[in-house]
Amino acid sequence: MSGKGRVELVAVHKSYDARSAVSDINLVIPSGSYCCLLGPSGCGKSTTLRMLAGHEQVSDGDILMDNRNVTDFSPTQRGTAMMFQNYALFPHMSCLDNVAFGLRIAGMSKADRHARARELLTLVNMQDFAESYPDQLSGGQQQRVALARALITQPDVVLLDEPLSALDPFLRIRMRKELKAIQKKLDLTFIHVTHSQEEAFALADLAVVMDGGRIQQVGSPRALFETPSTPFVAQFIGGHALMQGSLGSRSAPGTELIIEGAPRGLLGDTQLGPFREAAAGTPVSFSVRSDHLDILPATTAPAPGRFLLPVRVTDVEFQGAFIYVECESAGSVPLLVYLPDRSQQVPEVGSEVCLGWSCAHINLFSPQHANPTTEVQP
Ligand SMILES: Nc1ncnc2c1ncn2[C@@H]1O[C@H](COP(=O)(O)OP(=O)(O)OP(=O)(O)O)[C@@H](O)[C@H]1O
Repeated sequence: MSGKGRVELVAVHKSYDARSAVSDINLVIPSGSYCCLLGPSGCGKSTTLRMLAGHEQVSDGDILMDNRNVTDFSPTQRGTAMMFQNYALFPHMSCLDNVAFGLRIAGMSKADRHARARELLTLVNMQDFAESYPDQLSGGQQQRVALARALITQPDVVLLDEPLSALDPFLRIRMRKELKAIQKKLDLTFIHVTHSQEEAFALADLAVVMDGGRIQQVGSPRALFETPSTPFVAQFIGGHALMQGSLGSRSAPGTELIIEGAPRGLLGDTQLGPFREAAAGTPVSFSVRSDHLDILPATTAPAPGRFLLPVRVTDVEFQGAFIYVECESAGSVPLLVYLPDRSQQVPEVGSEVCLGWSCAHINLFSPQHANPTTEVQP
């Protein structure tokens, strides 16, 4: 482990004129981690990346790198390198000169910088294209050269702004594997901006979901998927059904959860979290993973430890490994169910069925999100 490349943002704020673009960002990115900043268009992820790079001034707060306060440092003083969406290769320079460029600026001799550039072209498997020009390369090849160019100054932190978005879907998947492999091999910190949940899940050790200039949730992709902390996060990462209810009476085995039109179920104290002491009648909102919902006959009898919600099937969509079944409950909230394609029980559109799920699969949102109004518009 190099031990370098720890990044910390402390109460970082950015406004353009009077409009706030990023607010109150507090985040620690451990050295050697692959961090993805994820969120819909305009959520402030590129502004955050540009502030880390030093291409944008911070309005308030501090940026620390390896405990140095770099807030007022120039981009070259920070130990970061940036890789842009369009790769920004110089069209009139060969790949070798493009990669060596950062060392030319630093004043290194031609022989030395070319030797180092060849090493990096080999690292990204582009050694045979040293004399080619950018317009002779495919998108994926240009991206590899851009990565080599970013790495040549031996940064501790590599900043990547939508690096895969210009590639076709097949190449995108291949290149993301290569990015991750190089990041692990060199043990550098990568901070990668994307609006794709799939990309962030595939790459990130640490995923940061942003909305409206603020961090909504930070965690491993698995933690985000298992326990999204807000309705926005659950909707943005997808694959969750969102519901509302209220708490009922409390007894020894647990507290009742009341959902309109459904038999009551019980929640244990661990699941209740901040709602442990809440009074009967308190509204709650929660998510259940779409692949944890079962479609059952309308006549299914209630059983302890399970919720049953009568719904009507409004749409059925074939999606390969999964079939998406959209349902509507009495509260007319659309609920998405993922049925494995091998499932024998694909319902008809218009049929009345029950959704069933285990009480243990309920993920309550924190109290300030009990009445969600968030609509995700990626
Ligand atoms: N130079 C600027 N001047 C004024 N406002 C800006 C500037 N750059 C960004 N903004 C505003 O700041 C907010 C955040 O923008 P930012 O580019 O960081 O979002 P983003 O999440 O990266 O979006 P996208 O995915 O579309 O690139 C937006 O409301 C945007 O209009």
